[in-house]
Amino acid sequence: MDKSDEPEFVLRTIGLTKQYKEQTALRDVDLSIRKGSIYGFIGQNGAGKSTLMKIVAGLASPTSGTVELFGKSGDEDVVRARARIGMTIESPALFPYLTAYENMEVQRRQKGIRDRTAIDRTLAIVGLQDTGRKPAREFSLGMRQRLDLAIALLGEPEFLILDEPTNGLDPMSVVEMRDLLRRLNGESGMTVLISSHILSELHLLATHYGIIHRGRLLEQLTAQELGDKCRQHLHIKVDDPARAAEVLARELGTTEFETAEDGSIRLFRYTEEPIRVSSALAASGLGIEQFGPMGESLESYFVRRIGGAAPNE
Ligand SMILES: Nc1ncnc2c1ncn2[C@@H]1O[C@H](COP(=O)(O)OP(=O)(O)OP(=O)(O)O)[C@@H](O)[C@H]1O
Repeated sequence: MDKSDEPEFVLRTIGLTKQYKEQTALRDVDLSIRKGSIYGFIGQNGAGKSTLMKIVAGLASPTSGTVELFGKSGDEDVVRARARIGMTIESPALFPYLTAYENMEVQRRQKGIRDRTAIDRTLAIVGLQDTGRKPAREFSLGMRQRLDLAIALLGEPEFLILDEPTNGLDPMSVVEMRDLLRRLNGESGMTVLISSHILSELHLLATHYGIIHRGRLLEQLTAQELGDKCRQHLHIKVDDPARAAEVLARELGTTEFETAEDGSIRLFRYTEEPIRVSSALAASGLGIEQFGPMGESLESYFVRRIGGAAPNE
């Protein structure tokens, strides 16, 4: 296929809904994952992340709505397109008495991959090349997660789907997993969909985020947009925003601010010297209606966005 014909999105879901008897796991979800991105899929336990991933992987079928993979949505095309995906959702249980290599060999045969050298190559990518005769049952949790990842990477997928790969890992292993995924994405342009219930765990990794709560996709945003929203600033509301802008530029020598449609100003400088700002505004005769520090942690943004609700369990 000509490069220019390649679709912009690796995955799109349109109006995806999944109803289990009593439980609506997904409600009208329109999600889109751009080629080459690392999409962080954030939601509390039970929010619907695994359900969406299972539907994409063909392990569950939607009640209604469409899945479009690599630009194709016909049933047969989607089945064919799934061969281009690697995933760790409901990943096959590892055989506890087999080594990393032997576990990979089982999967290689199952996937019909001819090239035996793919095993050593893939084990090296995840750093498990030197585990020798050690059976999987003696692996640490981090090693097991990496073996799951190696299995997903067999066959060099273009799109990798990982369901909570850092769940239960210690902070060091989380960092290692992050570096590994960043490398895979950077070196081969592999698109990654990764779920987590901890937003800050995906920070520094994800290029895009989707926030899901009680089956609804509340928001999709880029890492840059999220960073902007959480950026520390002074929130200023005065009776004459245009004149306040002049004061900031003239008296305080800064243009690092934005004026919103409602006239409120986000000033990104002087967050440590608020009194200098309020004094300059007041000295120019401006009436100050609101004034204060703003900006929040990623985690508090997430909690606020989902309305501080309890997990959907
Ligand atoms: N096979 C099933 N039968 C009935 N209900 C289900 C089934 N699978 C999931 N659910 C329900 O659907 C909702 C979404 O579950 P899902 O596993 O997709 O959430 P999640 O965001 O992946 O959470 P977790 O991280 O806990 O797996 C939950 O309320 C769950 O109880």
